[in-house]
Amino acid sequence: MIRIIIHGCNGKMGKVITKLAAENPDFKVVAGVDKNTSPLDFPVYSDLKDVKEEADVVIDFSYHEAVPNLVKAALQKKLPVVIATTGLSEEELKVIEEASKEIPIFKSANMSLGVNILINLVKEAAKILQQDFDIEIIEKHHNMKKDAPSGTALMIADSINQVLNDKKEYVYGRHTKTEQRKPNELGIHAVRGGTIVGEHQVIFAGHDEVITISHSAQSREIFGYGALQAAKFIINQKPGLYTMEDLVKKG
Ligand SMILES: NC(=O)c1ccc[n+]([C@@H]2O[C@H](COP(=O)([O-])OP(=O)(O)OC[C@H]3O[C@@H](n4cnc5c(N)ncnc54)[C@H](O)[C@@H]3O)[C@@H](O)[C@H]2O)c1
Ligand SMILES: O=C(O)C1=N[C@H](C(=O)O)CCC1
Repeated sequence: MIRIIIHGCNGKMGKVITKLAAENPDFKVVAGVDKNTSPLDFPVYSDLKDVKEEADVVIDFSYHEAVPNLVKAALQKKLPVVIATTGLSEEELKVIEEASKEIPIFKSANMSLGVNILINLVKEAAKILQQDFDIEIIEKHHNMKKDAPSGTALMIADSINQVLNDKKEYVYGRHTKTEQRKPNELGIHAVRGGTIVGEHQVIFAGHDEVITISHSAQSREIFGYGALQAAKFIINQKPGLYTMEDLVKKG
């Protein structure tokens, strides 16, 4: 049985992880951490360093500013971490990278299998269509989401740039632009409203034709399920920074 600490346990995703773990005998939530310490069926702390329970892994769905402190405490406790939180700054990413030299860390802005398949399809399309098609990404999320654009949209954009030798320059929205789109631009646009779980469309627009590759999340459980799979994977790894690609490769 894998013993989990949920960082961000009182949030929307924290509650999804709690439910999925309760339904699966392979997992047990032994404690939670959240700045909101409302009681749950396990002890809830305001800081990982104060957690007394023994655990195998921390799963984090919280807020970007909380991540460096989480990682430092995980380092002290020598605990593997699954980081799903998005909106991380360059500095926060550096803290994660440094810590991954000493503990195994799994990080993905999207824990669903589907988005990771979409990324493979988008990379292939970008290679084939790079000369004649403009690429734009539209993402849509619920009205409670704090970061924009989504971590997933940025991950998709980075994967396009990876296969196109960094030739794309990201343009976030166009309201300040009064000039024609340049071929090397990659537009990224965020929509927020209602209870949309998460939608990503990658548009390849050519002369008189458009190809759209899209993913629609229909529940938060797909992210929760992926995070539990990531937890199972990361507890057996050496120190390092792992992604969904490593998990998918393993099969
Ligand atoms: N990678 C993925 O697949 C995926 C999927 C869904 C959400 N997310 C990301 O996960 C994060 C959380 O999403 P959510 O919808 O559960 O948000 P939420 O706002 O419902 O929950 C966040 C929780 O973190 C807690 N928190 C905030 N600051 C904290 C701090 N300093 N220390 C401890 N706890 C703190 C909040 O009190 C809250 O309970 C967001 O960054 C979101 O983008 C990622
Ligand atoms: O609900 C959210 O917040 C989500 N955030 C991730 C992102 O920023 O890409 C993944 C989808 C849900």
